[in-house]
Amino acid sequence: MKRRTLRRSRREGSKMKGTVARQFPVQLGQVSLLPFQQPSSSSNPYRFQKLLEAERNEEEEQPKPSSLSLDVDADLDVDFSLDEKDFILSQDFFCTPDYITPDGQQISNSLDCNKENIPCPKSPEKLKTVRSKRQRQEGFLANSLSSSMLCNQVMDLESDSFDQDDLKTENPSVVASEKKMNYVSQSAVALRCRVLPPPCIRNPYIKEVGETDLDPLGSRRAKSTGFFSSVVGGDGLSRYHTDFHEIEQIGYGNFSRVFKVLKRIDGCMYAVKHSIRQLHQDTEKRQALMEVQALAALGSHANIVNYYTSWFENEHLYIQMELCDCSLSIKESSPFFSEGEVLEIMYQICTDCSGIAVHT
Ligand SMILES: Nc1ncnc2c1ncn2[C@@H]1O[C@H](COP(=O)(O)OP(=O)(O)OP(=O)(O)O)[C@@H](O)[C@H]1O
Repeated sequence: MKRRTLRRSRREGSKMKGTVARQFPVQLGQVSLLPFQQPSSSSNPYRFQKLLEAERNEEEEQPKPSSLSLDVDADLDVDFSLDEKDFILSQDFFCTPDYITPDGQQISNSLDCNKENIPCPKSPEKLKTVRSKRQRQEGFLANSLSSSMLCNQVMDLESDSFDQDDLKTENPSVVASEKKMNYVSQSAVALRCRVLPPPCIRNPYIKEVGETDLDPLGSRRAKSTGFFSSVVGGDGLSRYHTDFHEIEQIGYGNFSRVFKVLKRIDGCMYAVKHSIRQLHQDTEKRQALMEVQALAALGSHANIVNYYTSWFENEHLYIQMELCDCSLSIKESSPFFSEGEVLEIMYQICTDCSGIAVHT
């Protein structure tokens, strides 16, 4: 009986071993091979301590995230059955996805976002906003500096006490900032050229004008500015066609033509004489201006054509004068003069000469 019971017990034991062996391959698909290679349950705590020691040694050598060590310690405190503990611990040790902490998941997600080129809306924008704010502040400072500089220079222009050389010598800080922003200085120069009045031309027929009354800004005017540049209309508009309506040509000379015109603003008729060809050289302009200066110096006289104004336009000299009813060159009645007409003409010429002598 004892032998039979022993045989039965051996047969049951072999049956049990067979069932355990059947169960392990199923579990191998889920856990590691560690518990299967040493099936003795009595040896598991010893192996687990070895694994813990090895794990601690690795932690001391290479410190790992606190979340991983906490998870391992937490597993040690839990009182599992030996078989379940083997499976769970082995899974805890070698199945890394269970140890990914939420922080780690965020990092991995962010890395994946970077890999997929998905824009992260917050942190890059903060960096950009800080930089852009700095740039805006710098730009604002630069603009404010430029505007303040421009205002200062405009004030200097208004006070009529500036010169580019004077600015450089009087205020070095302004000079330094001016070198950094050349466009400001250029705009100031352009503004200065616009604000400065045109030069005063000496009239050789008038002696009463002194040097200071002639051109008080002559010493402060830029040397690059031409003598006639401010006189020449440079705005692209025709003063002649803007202010006058041309009616007809009433005479011509060797170098000029005379037109009967209607001035738009006052509705009166005038004679405008302008040069035929363009006067490019200053000497040509000076020579043409002699007629204007003579007319201006004579002033108003009964037998002298009144002079009103003159200007340069597109390198042509324009002279606005009184419109005469008739002239010696245009005699419609008869090509010949009677004795009375000749005496009248001689009388007027003598009177004109006496008037000219008085003014000169
Ligand atoms: N103010 C005026 N009113 C009417 N006609 C004028 C006037 N000025 C000139 N003329 C006419 O135009 C003609 C030429 O004018 P003007 O005598 O001034 O030219 P010029 O001096 O001979 O020429 P240039 O100046 O080129 O030598 C005159 O003969 C006259 O008929």
